[in-house]
Amino acid sequence: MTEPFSLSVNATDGAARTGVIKTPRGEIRTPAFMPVGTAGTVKAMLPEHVRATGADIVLGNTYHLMLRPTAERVAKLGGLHQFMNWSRPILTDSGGFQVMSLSKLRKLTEDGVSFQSHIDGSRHMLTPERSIEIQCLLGSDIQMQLDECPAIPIEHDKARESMLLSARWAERSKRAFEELSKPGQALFGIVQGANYEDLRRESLDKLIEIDFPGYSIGGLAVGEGREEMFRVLDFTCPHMPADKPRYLMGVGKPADIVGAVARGVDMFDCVAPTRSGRHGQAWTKTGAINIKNAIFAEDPEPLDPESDCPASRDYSKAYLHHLFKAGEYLGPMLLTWHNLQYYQDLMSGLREAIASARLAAYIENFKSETGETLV
Ligand SMILES: CNc1nc2cc3c(=O)[nH]c(N)nc3c(CCN)c2[nH]1
Repeated sequence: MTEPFSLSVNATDGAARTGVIKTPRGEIRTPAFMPVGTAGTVKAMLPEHVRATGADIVLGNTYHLMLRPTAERVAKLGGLHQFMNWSRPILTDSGGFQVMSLSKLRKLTEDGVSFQSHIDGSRHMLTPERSIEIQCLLGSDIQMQLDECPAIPIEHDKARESMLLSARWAERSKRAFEELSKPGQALFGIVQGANYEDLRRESLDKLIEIDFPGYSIGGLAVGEGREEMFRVLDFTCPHMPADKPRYLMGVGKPADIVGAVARGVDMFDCVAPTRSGRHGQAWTKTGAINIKNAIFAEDPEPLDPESDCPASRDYSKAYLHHLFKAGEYLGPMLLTWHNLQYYQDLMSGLREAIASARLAAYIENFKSETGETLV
């Protein structure tokens, strides 16, 4: 019998929770960080090394994969897990956010969003139904409704209009999902409402009415700043079902994640560790450094000598500095690997701190070691 999708919370510490999401393809320890594998690859990483960092789940993107190589071709080749050689859970985003941030000549209507591919200019249409069809063709374990993510600031009535559209798309996404999905797969509703408490509440009430096995918090990490993001979490998380996963989309820097975990968020995804790794930024226990800085040119120490991760332990900063200066592929590969390990160590540290009811001490230590204020 396929394990149904479920979250079991093992411990709480204030608003924070730690637990396990069971899926047919494996368990996800929460709080969880999901490396972004947009076009069917976590850039510059072998899947076995992504797993070695401790990742239980990776993220894929409907927008990119529908354009290239197309969802139909991935399905013909056995689905995304087989295609990218990752047998564990995959979460896919629904495409709306990427259409608005990447495509050209977009037209948003009640039915969906039509757009021109940023790759070859071909025209496409994403509706709630088509997005679910694509995510099912990919074989995604955790799927997202099609939604609209407005910018912040936005006037209240425009934010409500957008939130109500996303709520209607939530309904349509669920109906399509019920038709097309396989047992054990899950569809998350996405809470919108910008930074308005009444709209966030109205969005959540509508989604709970429709009923989902998990809820994403959308519409944040769009330039509102950490303090405003935390303020929205403060009035949104407490009203989210306590027994279902809460996924804060697109977040974030380490300090964002620490603050959001303390407010009750369970799942995260962000391009920060991979994208910044490719450009020479490395996170360390005492904060972020840029390896291209001349001060590292003769630094014989690795990024983290105590780490189990080869990228963190077996290569000097001088060597990494050289690789980036020389434009060698190995530079971005090693720094990506190191950053993903740093993020997974952060998540396991948070999980252990919550399990032993010492999250406050963990956060104080994080603040003093990194110099982060966490607002
Ligand atoms: C980087 N900041 C950020 N904010 C997001 C909001 C949404 C959002 O409101 N909806 C959806 N579907 N995705 C979002 C994403 C993409 C997550 N991989 C976001 N990323």
